[in-house]
Order: sequence, then C-alpha cells, then structure tokens
Amino acid sequence: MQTDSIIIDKRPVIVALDFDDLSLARALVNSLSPEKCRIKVGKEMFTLFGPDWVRELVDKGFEVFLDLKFHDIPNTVAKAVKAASALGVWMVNVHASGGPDMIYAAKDAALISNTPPLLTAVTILTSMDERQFGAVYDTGGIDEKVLSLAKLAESSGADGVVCSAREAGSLRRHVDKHFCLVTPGIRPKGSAVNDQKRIMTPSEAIDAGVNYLVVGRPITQASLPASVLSEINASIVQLT
Ligand SMILES: O=C(O)c1cc(=O)[nH]c(=O)n1[C@@H]1O[C@H](COP(=O)(O)O)[C@@H](O)[C@H]1O
Repeated sequence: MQTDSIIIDKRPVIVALDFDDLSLARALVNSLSPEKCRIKVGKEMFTLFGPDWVRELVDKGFEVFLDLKFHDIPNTVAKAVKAASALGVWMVNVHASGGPDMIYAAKDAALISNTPPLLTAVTILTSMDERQFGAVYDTGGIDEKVLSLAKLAESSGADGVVCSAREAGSLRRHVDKHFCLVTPGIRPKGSAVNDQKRIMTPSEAIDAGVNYLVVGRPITQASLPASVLSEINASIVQLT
C-alpha cells in the first residue's frame, strides 16, 4: 500500500526471546542467523540474565532491540538509556506516555553514545483492546491515542514507535517516511493469538507500511523456529 515511499528493511523480523532458560534461548539463537533477523531481549531475560546476555548476542553479530520500556522521570530514563547504549544495542524503547521531556532526555542520552541506538516509544500495548483501553483512559479510542502518542514521540525526537500493525496505515499518513513503525502482535495465519489483541499477519503488516515485525512465540515455541522464520521472510520478500 505505502511500500513504494517508505524504506523497508531487508531483515524486518525481530525475534522476541522471552525465555527463563538460558540454554534453551542459546539453542534457539544458534539456529538463527543475524543475516535473517534481529533479536529482542525483554524484561524477563534481562532481569534473569542481565547485560552479559545482551553482550553475548551482540558479540554473535545480532542487532539487538533491548525492550525494557523505560518510563520514569527524565533524568532516570536518560541514565538507563545511556547504560543500554553502552551495551551496543541497536534499539531501545521508552513509553511514549512518559511525556516529551522524558523522550527528549532519552534521545539525548542515546546520541552521546559511540554507537547510538534507535529510540522507539511504545504507544498502546498490542495486548490492549478497547475494553482494556477504556479502563485506563477516560476518553477517546485506541486509534486516536496511538496517533497522538506517535505525533508526540516524533516531535520529541524519537526515531519511531511501537504500535500494532493495525494502526500502521493511518500512522503512515501522519508521520515522516523515515519514522519507523515497530509492530508486535504479529501472527502468521493459523498461529495461536495468546494474550495479543491487535494482531496482523506478517504480509498484512508489511503491506500496511510497517518497518519491523516483532515475532515471539510463533517462532520461539515452534518445533522448527528457523523454518518458521524462513516462511515469514518468504511471505514478505516480494513486498520488500
Ligand atoms: O515493546 C514491545 O516489544 C511490545 C509492545 C507491545 O505493545 N506488545 C508486545 O507484545 N511487545 C513485546 O513483543 C513481544 C511479542 O511476543 P509474542 O506475543 O510472543 O509474539 C513480547 O516480547 C512483548 O513484550
């Protein structure tokens, strides 16, 4: 749909590693190639295995998205982003609802690193539907809030947002073509939805103008994870 004007990465899949067992995670990583995907380390693995695990992945040649979704006062977030940047990661994220000063501080901290990571801001979690959203926010709906948070993130210096691919088509009409859209809640046709609410298939997401697809359990829980990754890559290759 918008794919002629935006820059789509040749490796759009980011594999979300959510494991409590380091040897299982290592076995999976050893079956993957940095030429075929990037890796996301989130709260579970970082809490259990810390910066050493992130360094191990970086040393293996993977571009790592350190997904710790910082959300705190600007000074604290800036220091956390500085520490994350020193690990050599490719992307870090914050919650957009932390506000403009927090996002500016995060971006400034990333920029002083020797290898500045991309900074993305989480809009509305893909596990939320309108009912969950209404329990948190008094007015509006998900689409409207994702758009306003994305505009806030863009004007505050973020490189992109984390959102659902369902919002990508609308966001693409309002943000710069270089502003990247990172979308979890990706489910190949027929795979279990789990706790995700706003989902799309890989090809639908790319067609909607997404830059990066975050895919966890459909790959990590498969009996042949590398084959599922190859199938996803093949399903989108003609679109990229
Ligand atoms: O920031 C994220 O990565 C994220 C944001 C969001 O809105 N939804 C979301 O699912 N995620 C993460 O993306 C991954 C999705 O994993 P699966 O549901 O297993 O594909 C998890 O690691 C989540 O923590």
